[in-house]
Amino acid sequence: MAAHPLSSVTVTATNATHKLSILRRHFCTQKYASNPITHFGHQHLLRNASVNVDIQRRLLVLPLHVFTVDASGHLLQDAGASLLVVAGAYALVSGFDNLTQRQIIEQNLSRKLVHIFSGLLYMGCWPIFSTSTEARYFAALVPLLNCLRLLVHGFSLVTNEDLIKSVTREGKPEELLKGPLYYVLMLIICSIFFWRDTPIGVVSLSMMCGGDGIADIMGRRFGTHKIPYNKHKSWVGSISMFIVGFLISIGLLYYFSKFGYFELDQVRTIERVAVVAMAATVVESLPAKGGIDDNISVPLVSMVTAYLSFGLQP
Ligand SMILES: Nc1ccn([C@@H]2O[C@H](COP(=O)(O)OP(=O)(O)OP(=O)(O)O)[C@@H](O)[C@H]2O)c(=O)n1
Ligand SMILES: C/C(=C\CO)CCC[C@H](C)CCC[C@H](C)CCCC(C)C
Repeated sequence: MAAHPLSSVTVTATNATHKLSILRRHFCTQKYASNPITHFGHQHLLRNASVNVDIQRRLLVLPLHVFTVDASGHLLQDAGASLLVVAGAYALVSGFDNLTQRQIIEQNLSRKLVHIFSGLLYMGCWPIFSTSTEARYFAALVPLLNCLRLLVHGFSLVTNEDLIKSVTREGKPEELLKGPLYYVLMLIICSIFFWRDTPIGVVSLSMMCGGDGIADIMGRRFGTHKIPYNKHKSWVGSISMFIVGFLISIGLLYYFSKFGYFELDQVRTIERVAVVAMAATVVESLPAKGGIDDNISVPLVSMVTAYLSFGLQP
């Protein structure tokens, strides 16, 4: 039979009362028992002590246990949320592998769709985590587990064709140790340092997932006009990145503000997000960037620009 939720409160409150009665006994015998003058005071203090016990129990002990019940509630909620998101991540990767196997979509499109949807859906799940300070760590467990999964498969300690087919370009396990690994590392960093109460992580991940992802999809299909300083990238790709990254950022900021995580001034937010989207787009369009992957350069530049324009408190 399930225990009554308040039973733990009662037990701990009884323990606290017991501890207070020991303190009361100690207080009476040690300090006042041998002094006849203070003995009167002792009775008085004893009476006061029992009143204090009651007040303490009401003011301190009970809220303390409400906190204990809250903490275990948060723990359960966060553990459940992590499990749900882990299952979601597994389903997403398997789902795209299935579509690739059945040749409904080609491998590169699958990789880019996983790139777009995994991070955006991951952020979309942040509100199901509790309001506790540890919630962000529970959320970060999901990309952390995926990070370990990428390491294990990337070093070919275990072979999983599903994962390789849905997230790599050429089907080589070592590819998992580049773009996909940097990607999940950025999800971890943003979850821990820029959780849902600041726009910085939301905007940076929107640019990495939505913006950079769409640049590839649109650029490969319609990118005939190349950027003057980079013959591998096109105007269509970069303009799509700016527009889609901007719109997804605004959409997610609106979503998080509806949950009350922050309040934003509309006009200033639009201006600031436009600045971040522009900085991320320019960095993505640069040639090679000394071998730095877009999954590192785009979110890092977005984080710095968002930090400078939003600050830590929006
Ligand atoms: N601004 C952009 C970005 C990308 N592309 C198109 O998308 C392709 C892939 O771009 P990108 O993702 O930067 O290339 P890689 O680094 O090779 O791939 P990935 O980062 O996905 O591993 C480019 O060759 C180009 O056709 C584009 O036209 N314009
Ligand atoms: C192909 C990728 C990057 C290359 O540019 C992305 C790889 C992503 C993963 C291996 C899976 C990551 C899953 C997320 C951490 C959680 C998604 C949860 C959600 C509910 C679907």
